[in-house]
Amino acid sequence: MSSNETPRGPVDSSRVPRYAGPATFARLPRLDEVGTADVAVVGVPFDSGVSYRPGARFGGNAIREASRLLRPYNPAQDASPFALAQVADGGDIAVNPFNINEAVETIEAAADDLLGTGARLMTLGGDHTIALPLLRSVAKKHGPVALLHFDAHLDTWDTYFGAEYTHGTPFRRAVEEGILDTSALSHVGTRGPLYGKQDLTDDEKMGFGIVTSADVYRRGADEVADQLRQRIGDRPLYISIDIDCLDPAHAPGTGTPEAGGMTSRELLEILRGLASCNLVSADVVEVAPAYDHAEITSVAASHTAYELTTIMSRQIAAARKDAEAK
Ligand SMILES: N=C(N)NCCCC(=O)O
Ligand SMILES: [Zn+2]
Ligand SMILES: [Zn+2]
Repeated sequence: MSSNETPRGPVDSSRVPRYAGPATFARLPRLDEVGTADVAVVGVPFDSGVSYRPGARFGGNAIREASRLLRPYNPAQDASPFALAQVADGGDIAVNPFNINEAVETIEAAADDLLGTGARLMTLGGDHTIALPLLRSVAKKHGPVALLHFDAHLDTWDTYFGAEYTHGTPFRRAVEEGILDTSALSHVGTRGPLYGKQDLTDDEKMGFGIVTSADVYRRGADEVADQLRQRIGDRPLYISIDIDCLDPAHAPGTGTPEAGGMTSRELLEILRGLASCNLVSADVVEVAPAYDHAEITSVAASHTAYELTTIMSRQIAAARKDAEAK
């Protein structure tokens, strides 16, 4: 979208009932209807990398369905994200469910194409395996990026059954490949049993800091966001959100649930506290609708993607304004 064009926004829910018609994220136009977008919301229906309950391949469409109720003005960030920038739904990346290596390559190539148009990505998973090819693509464009990883799990394990590409291993691979800025890596929401203490020492050696879910509860969302913001500074930032960072009460529909997690309010508040960070792309993964009830998980995921999209739209609009002033 050029600076003098008005973005095409969502279908007006006061004219067309919000439950009518096929679902796109937030009832936004499809990418092929607008040509190019500042933020492309894209689904990755892939869950061949999971170690326990499958079903995250249906996550993207469940989030789109739940997102029908999102409204165009975000009071928490005082912004109308779909008016500030063109946000559009780029549909799904068609990945091979029978060949993980090929799927990882396909995701990277599709992300390259979308980022090459100038769009930022708001990816809806899929299992956490997909973060690796997305990070590869983002790093080709921006260099090694800061990573904020919301998850019950570390996802820096080495291999499962000898497989390198799984939903428990994307961030170890990313560190090995040099695509992360190891001075600004954080897990948030970490909890639950590990294989051994070594998991933590390995993770620390890779450069990660940990904010556990209990830390969030004790210190509060604002203080946690302040600390994260200081660590990230103005580095290009990628945010990867495994919905199992939330307590199973807030996100039952996921493959590897762990008790004692964050509330959806805490997650949304931390994200809002990061609004000034240079968010270059993001994902929300691990929504497995078969284990969900009353769309609890997909509603939480849709609001999470909405906050992330709002952050990106605000930055795009601010950058455009700056460029015009020059
Ligand atoms: N990325 C997610 N959701 N889970 C990783 C858990 C890996 C394990 O089974 O130990
Ligand atoms: Zn997880
Ligand atoms: Zn994960």
